[in-house]
Amino acid sequence: MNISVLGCGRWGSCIAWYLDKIGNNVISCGLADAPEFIQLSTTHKNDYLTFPESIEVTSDLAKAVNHAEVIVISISSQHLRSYMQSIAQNNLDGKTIVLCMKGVEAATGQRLSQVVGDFVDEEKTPIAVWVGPGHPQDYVKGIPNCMVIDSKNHEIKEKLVNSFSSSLIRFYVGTDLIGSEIGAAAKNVIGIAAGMLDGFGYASLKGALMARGTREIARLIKALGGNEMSAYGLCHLGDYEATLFSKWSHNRSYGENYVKGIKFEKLAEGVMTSKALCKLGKENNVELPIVESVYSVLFDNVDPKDALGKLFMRSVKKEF
Ligand SMILES: NC(=O)C1=CN([C@@H]2O[C@H](COP(=O)(O)OP(=O)(O)OC[C@H]3O[C@@H](n4cnc5c(N)ncnc54)[C@H](OP(=O)(O)O)[C@@H]3O)[C@@H](O)[C@H]2O)C=CC1
Ligand SMILES: O=C(CO)COP(=O)(O)O
Repeated sequence: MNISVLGCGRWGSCIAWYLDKIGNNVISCGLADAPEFIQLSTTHKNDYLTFPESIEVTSDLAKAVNHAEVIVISISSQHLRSYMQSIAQNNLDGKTIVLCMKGVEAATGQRLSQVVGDFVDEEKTPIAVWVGPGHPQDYVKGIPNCMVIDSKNHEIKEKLVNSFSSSLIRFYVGTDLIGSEIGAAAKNVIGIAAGMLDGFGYASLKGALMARGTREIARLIKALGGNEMSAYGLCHLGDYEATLFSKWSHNRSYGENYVKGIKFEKLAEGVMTSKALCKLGKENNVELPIVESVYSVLFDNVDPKDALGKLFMRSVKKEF
């Protein structure tokens, strides 16, 4: 299949590497002035992997879009809308857009497939999401994992799952686009909370964080019209090891560095997603104590230990 991967950072480059490895004809496209693009286009390598010669690296967006039957996008979520303005200047009819990103637009509370839906006719340009656990550092070593592809379009998600499955990634067909997207985005916020616990030396609290984090995200997914069980699926709980426990996780590292007073410079999607989820929680009358605590620390300057103390002083609740 002819595939273009737009965005050549940590995850976009890994997706391009993977799709080439399983036999596709792949173009990797980045912004001409992005450090990740400059490194990849000049050396065919980055901090995570080496591209085979078969992957073409370009900053020519029109060329990348025209090449592709499937367009994969993997950039920072808050920039998706502005990037779509450029992508949509090309004819997208007959192409499938696959989002390999985890976030919710903070300004609108829209899921990422909804953002793309503002630019395309989904009858002609179906949209899918590809989420779940995995870091390039593990995939390039051949360590397998399971992921999920979801879409409103049944035919497309089954086709993608069948085409992209291999011994390295076992894909499942998602059945709840709302849950898959919200669950994937929300695990980054819970990941920041986990990092804060690590920073305090409270790693033993991460089991409780997993139990209560999934509950509140399940409530939100249900209120938004999704299936609450998705919070216990690959998009969310299934991604906790990669985020709440992994040394590779940017979100966990962000939280740990934050409480230690160190600035973490790499992309941690959970920061802006905490804002978006608080908005969705308010609009839908869903209590999100952990997400709101993370938000209060990051945006309202609340001391992280005070935020944790407040969580413990909440009124007594039933567990389920
Ligand atoms: N298992 C999984 O499903 C994983 C998913 N992810 C997700 O992938 C997405 C990307 O993360 P990651 O690769 O770590 O991030 P990176 O920061 O490594 O890469 C993002 C890339 O997008 C580029 N970019 C930013 N803004 C724009 C724009 N407006 N137009 C075009 N390109 C832009 C960046 O360029 P510049 O540097 O110039 O800003 C950078 O090259 C995130 O949503 C993340 O959650 C990440 C890891 C694993
Ligand atoms: O989504 C990911 C793992 O599945 C990557 O998470 P981090 O951004 O926290 O590294």
